[in-house]
Amino acid sequence: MPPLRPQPRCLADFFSYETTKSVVVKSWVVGVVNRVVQLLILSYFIGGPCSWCTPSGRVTPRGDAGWVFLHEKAYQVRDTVIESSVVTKVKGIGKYGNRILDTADYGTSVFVVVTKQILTENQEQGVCPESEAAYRCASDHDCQGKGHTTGSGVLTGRCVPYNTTLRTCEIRGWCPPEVDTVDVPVMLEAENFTLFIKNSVRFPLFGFEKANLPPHISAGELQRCRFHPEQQPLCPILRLGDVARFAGQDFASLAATGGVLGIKIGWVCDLDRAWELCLPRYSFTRLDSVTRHSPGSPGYNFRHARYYRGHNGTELRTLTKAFGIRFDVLVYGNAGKFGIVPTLINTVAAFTSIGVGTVLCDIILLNFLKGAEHYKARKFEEVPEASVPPAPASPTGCTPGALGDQSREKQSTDSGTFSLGL
Ligand SMILES: Nc1ncnc2c1ncn2[C@@H]1O[C@H](COP(=O)(O)OP(=O)(O)OP(=O)(O)O)[C@@H](O)[C@H]1O
Repeated sequence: MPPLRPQPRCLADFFSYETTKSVVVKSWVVGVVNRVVQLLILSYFIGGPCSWCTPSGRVTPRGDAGWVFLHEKAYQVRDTVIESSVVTKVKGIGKYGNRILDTADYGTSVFVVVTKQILTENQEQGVCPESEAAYRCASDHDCQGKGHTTGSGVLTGRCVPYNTTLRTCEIRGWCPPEVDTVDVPVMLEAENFTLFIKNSVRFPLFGFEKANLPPHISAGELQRCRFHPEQQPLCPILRLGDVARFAGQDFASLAATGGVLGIKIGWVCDLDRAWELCLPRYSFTRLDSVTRHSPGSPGYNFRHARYYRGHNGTELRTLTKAFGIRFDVLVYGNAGKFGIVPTLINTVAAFTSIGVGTVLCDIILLNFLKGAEHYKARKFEEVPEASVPPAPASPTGCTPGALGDQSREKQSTDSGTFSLGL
C-alpha cells in the first residue's frame, strides 16, 4: 500500500491560529529596559518629576515633565477661533521744521505715525517741465516715444526749459511737479510718542470675553503707565521708541525710510483657571524686514494732498509725500477648557503606547541578549490539534508562522539543543 501523502505545510499554516502567550523572562537587562521605557512613555503622556527640565525649570508652568497632558493640556477642548477688535490712538507733540505738530498733524491713519514729509506746496492744474531726470531732453523729438504719462502728469511731447541749464519734457497735470530727491529732516521726537491699544477678544466656543485694559484702571493711571515687558506687561500704552527697540530696530533709520512694525497680542488662556489669569502677552517684530534691504523700495511711504482755493479762486493743493511707521496690531489666541472626550482619547492613547516598550524589549531579548535562541524557543511554541499527530516538516519551504520562528523553534526543541528551564 502506498504511504499516505503528507498534507502541504503551507495549507496547515494558513489554517492555523496564533494566540498570545505570556512568557515571564527573569532577566535584569530586559526588565530594567522595560520599566525605563514604560516610565518614559508615562511621563511623556502624564507627568513626572522635573528631573530633565531646562535649567529655568520652565518646561511646563507646573515644572512637570509631562508633555501631552500637562504642557499640551491634552485633556482640554481647544478654541483657536478668536473674535477680536483693535482700536489705536497715537499721542505726542513733535517739532518738524518750524512747525509744532500735534496728534492731528502726524497721522493720516490711526495706524501710521508720519516721521518725514516732502511737501510740494501751491500746486495747480497746468503745464510745466517734468522734474524727473529720466525726462531730460534736447529737443521735442526726445520727448516722443517716451510713453504717454510720467509720475506727475501727461506728456505734451514738447521739450521745455526746466531751469537755466536744463531742459525736460513738458507735462500737463499738477504743477510744479514734486521733487522727492531732496533731503528733509526726520521727526525724531516721534520716538517719545505713545500708542494706546484697545483690544477686545472673544472665544466663541466658550463664550469667553476679555479686553487688554486692566479691569479697574482709571483714565489717569492709563495716561501715566508705559508698557514694559517685565515691570508693566499689562499697560496698553506703548512708547514708539520702545516698540522699535523691542522689535530690534534702530528708531532713527526706521523713521528716515519708514517701515512696518507688528505688535502681536497673544491670548493663550487656560479657562480651567481663574478669569483674571487669562492675560494678553505682547511681542514685537518688523513686518517688512525682507523688503527693507531692497535698494528700489527700502521703506514705507504714501502720498496725500490738502486742497484749497487761491486768491483768484483757482484750486490749489499741497502734496505731501509722507514717510512713516505703520503699526499693525496682530491678535492671535488659543483657549482650552477641560473636556471628557479628549481626556478619554488621550488616556487610552497613553496606555496603548506603553505597548511600544514590549516591542523594544522583544527586539533586545530575541536578537541581542545572550541566549537569544533559548528565549525564542520559549516564546514561540507550536501546538498541534489535540487529536491529530503533528504534521511533518514542509518539503516545499513554505513561509513559517509569526516571526518565522516556529520551525526553527521546533528544530531546536527536537534536537534537544536547549534545556527548557529558564
Ligand atoms: N496714545 C496715548 N498715550 C497716552 N495716553 C493715552 C493715549 N491714548 C489715549 N490715552 C489716554 O487713555 C485714556 C483713554 O483714552 P480714550 O481715547 O478712551 O479716552 P478720551 O477721553 O477720548 O482720550 P483723549 O481725549 O485724551 O484722547 C484717556 O485718559 C487718554 O488720555
